[in-house]
Amino acid sequence: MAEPALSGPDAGWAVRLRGVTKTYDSGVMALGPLDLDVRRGEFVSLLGPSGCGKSTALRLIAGLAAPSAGVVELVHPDVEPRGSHRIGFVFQEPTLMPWANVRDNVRLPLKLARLPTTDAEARIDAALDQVGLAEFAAAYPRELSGGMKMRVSLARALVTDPDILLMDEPFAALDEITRFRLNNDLLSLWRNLHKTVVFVTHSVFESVYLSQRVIVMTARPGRIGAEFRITSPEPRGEEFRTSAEYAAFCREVSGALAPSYAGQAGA
Ligand SMILES: Nc1ncnc2c1ncn2[C@@H]1O[C@H](COP(=O)(O)OP(=O)(O)OP(=O)(O)O)[C@@H](O)[C@H]1O
Repeated sequence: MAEPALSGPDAGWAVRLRGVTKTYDSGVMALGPLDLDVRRGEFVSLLGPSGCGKSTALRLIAGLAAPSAGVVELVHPDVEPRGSHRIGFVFQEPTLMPWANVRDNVRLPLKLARLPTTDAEARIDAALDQVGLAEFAAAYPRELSGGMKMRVSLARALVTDPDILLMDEPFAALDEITRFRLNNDLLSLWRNLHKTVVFVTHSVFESVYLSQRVIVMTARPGRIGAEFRITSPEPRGEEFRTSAEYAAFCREVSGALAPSYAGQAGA
C-alpha cells in the first residue's frame, strides 16, 4: 500500500518538503531527510512514536523553526512563503489566556497579524459558530470543559481563515467520547471549509478515522516509513468507526507502525 509521492506538474499541493532535516543545537537529529507533498484540501495525518519528530515537522511547515537542510515550500495563491497568518496552528494544550474571555482569546491572531479590524467581530462570530461556541463568547476559560477549551483553540486557529491547518495532537488529553465528538466536528469543518489539514497523532484509530492519507513515521530521526491512503468515502461517522473496513485499515497501519516502536524503551 506504499504510495508514490503526490508531486506533479499540476502543482496541486499546499505543502512540499524536500530533503528536510532538523538537527537541534543539542545535537539531537530529530527529523529526516523528509520528502512530503500535501495536496490542497487534503487531510493528512503524521503518525509515529513519541520523539520521532512529528511536532518538529509541523513547526518547520509553520515556519516556527528553520530546517537544518532541505526546503519547505507552501503554495497557494494567498500564501506567502512566510505568511504565517495564513497558517492556523492548534497545539495539544489549548493555551488560552486565562484573564481573557473566549471572544478575546479568539481575537488574538487577528491582533498579532495586524489584520484589518473592520470585520474582526464578524470573523470572531463566524469562527465561534464554526466550532459550536457562539453562546460562550463571554465565558472565561475557567468556566469551560476541556473539550470546549479545545474548541476555542480551534476557533482561534480558524479566525484568520487559514489555508493550512496544522494540528499537533489536539485531542490527546481529552476523554474518549469528547475526542470522538471533536473528531466528527473537525471532519465536518474540513468538508465545509476545504482546508488543507496536517494532523499529528499517536493514535492509529484517530489517524484512520480522520485522514485521507496516513503517513507512518520511523523512529527518530523521523522519516516516512509507510503511507496509506484511506479510501473510505465521506462523510464518515459512527458507522464507519465500527465497520470492518475501518478495523482492517487500523490493523494495516498498526502493522506498519510496530517497527517504529521496536527498540524504544518500554515498547
Ligand atoms: N527545541 C528543541 N531542542 C532540542 N531538542 C528538541 C527540541 N524540540 C524537540 N527536540 C527533540 O527532538 C526530538 C523530536 O521531538 P518532537 O517533539 O518533534 O517529536 P514528536 O514526535 O512530536 O514527539 P511527541 O509525540 O512526544 O510529542 C525529540 O528527541 C526531542 O527531545
